[in-house]
Amino acid sequence: MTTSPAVSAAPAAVIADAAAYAEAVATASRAAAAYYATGESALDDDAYDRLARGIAAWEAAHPEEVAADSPTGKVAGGAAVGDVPHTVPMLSLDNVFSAEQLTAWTASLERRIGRTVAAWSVEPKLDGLAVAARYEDGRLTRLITRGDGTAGEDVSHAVGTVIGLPDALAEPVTLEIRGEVLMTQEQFEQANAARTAHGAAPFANPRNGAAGTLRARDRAYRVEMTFFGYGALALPGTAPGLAARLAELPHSAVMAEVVRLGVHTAATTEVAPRVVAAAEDVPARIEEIAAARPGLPFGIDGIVVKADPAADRAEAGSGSRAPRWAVAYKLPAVEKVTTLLGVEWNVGRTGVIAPRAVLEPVEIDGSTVTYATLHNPADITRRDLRIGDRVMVHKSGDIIPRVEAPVAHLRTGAERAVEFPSVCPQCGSGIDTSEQRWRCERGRDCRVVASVSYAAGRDQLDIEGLGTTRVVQLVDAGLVSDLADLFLLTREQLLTLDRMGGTSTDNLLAAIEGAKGRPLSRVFCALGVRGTGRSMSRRIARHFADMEHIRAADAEALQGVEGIGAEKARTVVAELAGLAPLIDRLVAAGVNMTEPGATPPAPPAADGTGGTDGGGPGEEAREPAAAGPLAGAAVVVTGAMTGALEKLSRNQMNELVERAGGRSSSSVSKRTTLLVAGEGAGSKREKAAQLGIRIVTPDEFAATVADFLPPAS
Ligand SMILES: NC(=O)c1ccc[n+]([C@@H]2O[C@H](COP(=O)([O-])OP(=O)(O)OC[C@H]3O[C@@H](n4cnc5c(N)ncnc54)[C@H](O)[C@@H]3O)[C@@H](O)[C@H]2O)c1
Ligand SMILES: [Zn+2]
Repeated sequence: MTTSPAVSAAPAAVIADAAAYAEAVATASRAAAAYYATGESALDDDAYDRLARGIAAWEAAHPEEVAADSPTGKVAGGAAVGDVPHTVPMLSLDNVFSAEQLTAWTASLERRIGRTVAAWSVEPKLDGLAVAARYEDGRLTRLITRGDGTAGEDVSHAVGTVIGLPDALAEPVTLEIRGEVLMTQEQFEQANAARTAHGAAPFANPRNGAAGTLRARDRAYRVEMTFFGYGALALPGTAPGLAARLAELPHSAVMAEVVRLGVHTAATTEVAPRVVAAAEDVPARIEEIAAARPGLPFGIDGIVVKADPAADRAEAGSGSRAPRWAVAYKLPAVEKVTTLLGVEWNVGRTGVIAPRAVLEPVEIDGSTVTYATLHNPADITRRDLRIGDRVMVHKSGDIIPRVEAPVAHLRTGAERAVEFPSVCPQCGSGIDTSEQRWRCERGRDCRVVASVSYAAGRDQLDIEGLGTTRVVQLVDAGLVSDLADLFLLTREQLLTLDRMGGTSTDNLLAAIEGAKGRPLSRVFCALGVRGTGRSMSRRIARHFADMEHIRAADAEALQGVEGIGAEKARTVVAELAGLAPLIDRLVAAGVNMTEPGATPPAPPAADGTGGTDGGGPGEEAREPAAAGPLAGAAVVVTGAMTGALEKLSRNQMNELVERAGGRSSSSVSKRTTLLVAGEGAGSKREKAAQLGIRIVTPDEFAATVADFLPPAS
């Protein structure tokens, strides 16, 4: 059997005693009641499932003390009601969480019926609400919710807003079609836009949207939903013929009839129900559906596996909460509730100013989410998002996490409006707000201003007198459109600018001239290669020693640099290819492209061929174990530097550490081997002392690394 996708049951909440149990039951019942009525539960599904599992675990250990209102073993946790009886109970589904549990389940079903199930239907578990649609003589007459499983609520008023449930079937049959009503992502966005436009609170996610919409009557606006059929059965009064024979057909054949009658199902989607012949073949299809999940335009929360033959289903029968012939293979939750801490505004390469949500970190599907996309400013308004809101965050597979909506009923009144920028946060220009996506009026030049200002910054080329205002001036005058242009500026050109006299011009030209001699680590950093900041630039520069070697490196060679994995290596290679013309021009302008004190790595020995003469630079060079007085040391610098180190910025200190063969870090941990503590050193010194880490003064340190100090200027 193949491995299954990563799925895990939510760990159970820990319930210590009877009082905690009673409280857990009350909390779960309240949440479930809200969840099934309006979709407005205070808990996200993960939190609810943890609670429910805790309750079940406690009950297993205390079978005598199970509360009458416990959600365990009941359809909808016993929280939903209804007054329209179902002819056949509308049940929930039992869950499995791993391929092993699934195998155990299929085996137990086959044992129960005493034979091998010859066909299994593997289907998406649609994340909406169960609905029964009754058709009489081909006409849609009634829509009923699942309710408590034996009776549901009449929601026929929703007929006409549910796409996929035709008013009239292709044939005048009398039957009931069961399926899920949900909102696609698009319908959800439309619903929230309509709601906020009418002053109503947005829905937190598509499922809540469907729950809230299905029950609502007399809304001033129209909100659409989608139906996906997954079953059909005869009704009393069904005439002999097709409908009467449904119970004798394999499940897959029933569904073919449902499609033929004109009802929408998942058959037309990428995750179409598929019949496989043996239980061993089920996991492969499960994996396919799970893999397709992030790209689907609607939500699924698992995969349903059903015995297909009618006789097998009849023989297996049903329990009070779930059928025995079907099971839900649960997928991990992709939505969690967290707090919106703030909104950042970032400017893209083309000048698009995009908001990004800063979140209280939350773990979703195995990774921690701290930021989420908010496509454009209108997105914030449309969702009525406020700082401090509890928000529903969605993250699935590789897609970028997004904020679905605020959980509006959890508002306290302390939430604040999101502030929109009035000028470009990157270059201070005006903002063009005429379209949904805001843009800096400077367009692509905004990027130029930002990248040249960054390159000129203190920790990069350190060009004095070249702040953002000056860069804006140069760009607007058409004198600079990239970093290399700086080195071509002439005295005459600079003198034409406002507020540029002879002295400032000469100073700026001298500063630019001086920048040509910066070490490669800083030049590389100045290029602004995506994914490489200051310390990564230093490591790359020290590893390769010169730009030629960096440019010659493929993704594999780049992975020789500590901290560069396969993905980052590919990014750097691609970025450098894009930057090639700029780098060529920098070289032509005379900008230094070597790292002082570093030696280039030896070319890799071609496996088996050549290299018979042995010797050569050998192992050492290939594995550039840093040499120098700090070789192998992990150094943290804190407090004010004095003496020979007084003038060095923190970045320059880090450069010094790395030139001398050490690794610099900003925080003290067990892995730290040396702390350079200057005056005013505080908690880092304490922590280092506690951990027994060697602590030295700036003077002691300066003596150790004397040979590596930058020449005093
Ligand atoms: N957040 C909360 O407060 C809260 C409260 C209660 C329940 N819940 C959530 O609801 C879930 C339990 O709800 P449930 O008991 O309705 O079970 P369920 O929704 O997990 O599974 C059963 C349902 O799956 C649906 N389904 C979807 N696709 C199907 C298909 N192809 N074939 C057959 N059925 C299909 C049917 O409607 C069926 O009733 C839990 O995951 C829980 O997290 C959340
Ligand atoms: Zn700008």
